[in-house]
Amino acid sequence: MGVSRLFDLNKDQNSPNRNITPITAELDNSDRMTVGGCLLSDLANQYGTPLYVIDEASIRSSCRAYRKALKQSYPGDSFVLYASKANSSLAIDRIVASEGLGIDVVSEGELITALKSGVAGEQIVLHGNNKSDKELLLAHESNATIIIDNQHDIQRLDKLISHKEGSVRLMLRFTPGIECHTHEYIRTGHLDSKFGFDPEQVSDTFAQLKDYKWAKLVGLHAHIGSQIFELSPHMDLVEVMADFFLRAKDLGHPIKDLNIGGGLGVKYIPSDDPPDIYSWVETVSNAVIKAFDTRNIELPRLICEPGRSIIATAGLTLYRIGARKDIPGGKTYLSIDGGMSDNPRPITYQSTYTACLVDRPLANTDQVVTIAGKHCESGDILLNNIALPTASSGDVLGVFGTGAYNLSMSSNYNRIPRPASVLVNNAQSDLVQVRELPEDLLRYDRLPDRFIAKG
Ligand SMILES: Cc1ncc(COP(=O)(O)O)c(C=O)c1O
Ligand SMILES: N[C@@H](CCCC[NH3+])C(=O)O
Repeated sequence: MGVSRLFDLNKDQNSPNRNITPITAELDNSDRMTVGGCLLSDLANQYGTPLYVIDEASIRSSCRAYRKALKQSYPGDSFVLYASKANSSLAIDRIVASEGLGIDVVSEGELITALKSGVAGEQIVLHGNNKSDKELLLAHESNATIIIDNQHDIQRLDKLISHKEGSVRLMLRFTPGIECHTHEYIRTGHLDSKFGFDPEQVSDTFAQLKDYKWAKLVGLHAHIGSQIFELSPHMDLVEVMADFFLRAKDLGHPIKDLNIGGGLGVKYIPSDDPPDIYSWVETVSNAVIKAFDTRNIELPRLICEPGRSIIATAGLTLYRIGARKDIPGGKTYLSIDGGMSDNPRPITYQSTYTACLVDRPLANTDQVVTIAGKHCESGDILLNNIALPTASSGDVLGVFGTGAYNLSMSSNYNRIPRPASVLVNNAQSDLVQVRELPEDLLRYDRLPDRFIAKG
């Protein structure tokens, strides 16, 4: 039927979002696949499956691409924040921070992780459309910037910190009314989105913020969505943002930061063709330069918040193939030892992936199979109708592009423990998240005393 196309693809070392596999993916002398110098089937044997594998070099390469591209194409100050919702852990926050990125967090958990990984509060921004008092206070105490999303944020902050010394740096998030081609669940720029102030409320909010001595408005924020392949929506976004930036200045806020969010897409399957990081950055930089020149305003500090394009293609998941079902005249199912609990994206967004048998990635593909998860849901299908070499129970399947929004969106559905996560680099592997055990799940259960027989 053919040969796996994974290795036919030109690897773009500078922009990992354009590769399906991590940039260090290679074949050993026996044509088995390695990543970060580690043989994938050895990792499966050593750490068990399912296993998230993350390639450190790919993450670093994406971080460097964003920073280098901004240096090349934008004459003003700039800053890159890693959207840690994509994959938040001590090790990953530490890696991206060591590359000079800040961290975007949306919860107490992500905030604590960033702080504990050693990131300075000044390098963190807190998002959220319903922040708790605890989140707001912790962000304030750690000197993070808070993105105000609605009036609730302003009222809570006034209550919590107006009696304290000093001020808090704020960016105001608004919905820019820009649509983009991506799944409706991950579009955020349209006017009826739950995120941010409506454009009609922005000017009044600028005026209102002048009344609070604790409020220091430093910038504007908008984010239009995720897994975007077009460049024009971000160009349109910059125009809308520049108008509001000017308005804020006219109303007496000396703001400097223009945070255009994240959203650059990645390649999950061979037909995906996202722009590379350099083109994306150059396009938004030129749009900002033009928009600010036209309005005769000093260039802002340009901030972007990529998540997926930093880490999706740095990751893959290893599974072991188990049961096989051949339906006479119909599909062949191969079942794996994970599924929608470790990767909920196919069932949530009908997302597509590429996979191969990691010890035979170049073998002739002679069957079309559907890869089924082990959960009690018919929709728990990770890949539909993919060509593979004949596979046997015990073979290790690698599913690529799972570095973003997999572990971070995982669940314990069917009381299935979360997989371990291992970081690979220069032929070394390090466990960065320990595999959960069924007993771990019981830790949170309580049997009411009255259920326990007395005497
Ligand atoms: C506010 C905000 N910033 C940044 C991101 C990161 O987006 P992406 O992973 O598409 O780069 C998201 C997620 O879509 C987001 O909601
Ligand atoms: N969770 C989404 C991305 C949404 C990002 C958050 N605004 C995905 O897996 O594609």
